[in-house]
Amino acid sequence: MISSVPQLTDLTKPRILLMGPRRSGKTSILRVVFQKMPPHETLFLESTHAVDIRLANNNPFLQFQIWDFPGDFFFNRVSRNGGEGGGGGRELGGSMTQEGEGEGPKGRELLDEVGVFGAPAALVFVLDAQDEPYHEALTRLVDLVARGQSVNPSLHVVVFIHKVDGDLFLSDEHKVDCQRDVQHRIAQELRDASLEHVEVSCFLTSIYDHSIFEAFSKIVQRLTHQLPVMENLLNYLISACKMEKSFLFDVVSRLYLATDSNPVDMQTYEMCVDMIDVVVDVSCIYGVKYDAKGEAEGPVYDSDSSSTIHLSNGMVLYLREVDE
Ligand SMILES: Nc1nc2c(ncn2[C@@H]2O[C@H](COP(=O)(O)OP(=O)(O)OP(=O)(O)O)[C@@H](O)[C@H]2O)c(=O)[nH]1
Repeated sequence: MISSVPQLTDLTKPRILLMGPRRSGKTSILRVVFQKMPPHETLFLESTHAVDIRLANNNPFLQFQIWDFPGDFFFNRVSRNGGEGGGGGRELGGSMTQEGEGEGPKGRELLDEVGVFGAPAALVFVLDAQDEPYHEALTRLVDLVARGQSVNPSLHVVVFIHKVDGDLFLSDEHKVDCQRDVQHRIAQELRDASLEHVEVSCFLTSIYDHSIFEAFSKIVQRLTHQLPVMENLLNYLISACKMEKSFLFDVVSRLYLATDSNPVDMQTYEMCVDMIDVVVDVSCIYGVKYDAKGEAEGPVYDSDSSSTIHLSNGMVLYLREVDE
């Protein structure tokens, strides 16, 4: 369930701030992950002209705001007390769209660093891997990190090395080389800006496979206070039930909210997502009803060795037995 957010002042929900150059894929990610848009339909998306804020509210553990920034967003030069702030750059951002309403004067607010970073947040910088050289984009990233850190030292910084698909990225080796190169350059730029203490996580992503869901899952987990407890519970579960791996999924978005401490491999994750799709499809045909939030009515247990348990609030627990 994703809806527009009526005001900027809601500090109770953590924020995921999607930033990065124009056409790098920010809106596509939002649409594919949270609004089930088929990836090829993103080809027809128009550029974002004002900050678009949405609320993801699928279940008690998945509640956050997603801010989609225009590629050429600059912080407003007018500071909170009304004077000239240290923002620099053109005054571009500062308006907020609401679904179906466009930018009405009611939605307008000045967006300075405090307005953007002054709450628990993850900065997700989307870098188009097919758009080398990245120099300009990385300079922009470091500028954002510096601004974010000055307001919110616990800001999570994540870089999506995005669009690693198609003919350009056929081999895994090429992807790994690209990631290594970008990480190296980011570290260098951060050192030059005396920001080497900032931890930046990089993910290779594409909307054409599950990588974007895996990466987004990790971000959501970082913003979830209950994560250590959930991980512990899943650890107990797999050891008590002799399971190989367990995930706690949000059915609607297919993001996993927690997993046990065994390593995650992409194939298992993909298999689980496919299985959820099958279970949802079959359940729809054979009588388990789902409401608009994807919640099953009552718990359902499969007798198969790979079991799926529907919990309340649209989450699914996936269990896989250890092969004897
Ligand atoms: N090959 C490939 N193309 C992608 C991917 N993600 C997005 N795109 C394409 O990139 C183009 C730009 O996507 P948008 O989502 O509009 O980019 P944006 O960053 O929101 O752009 P602005 O609003 O201008 O800042 C579209 O044609 C998408 O189809 C991806 O993972 N792989």
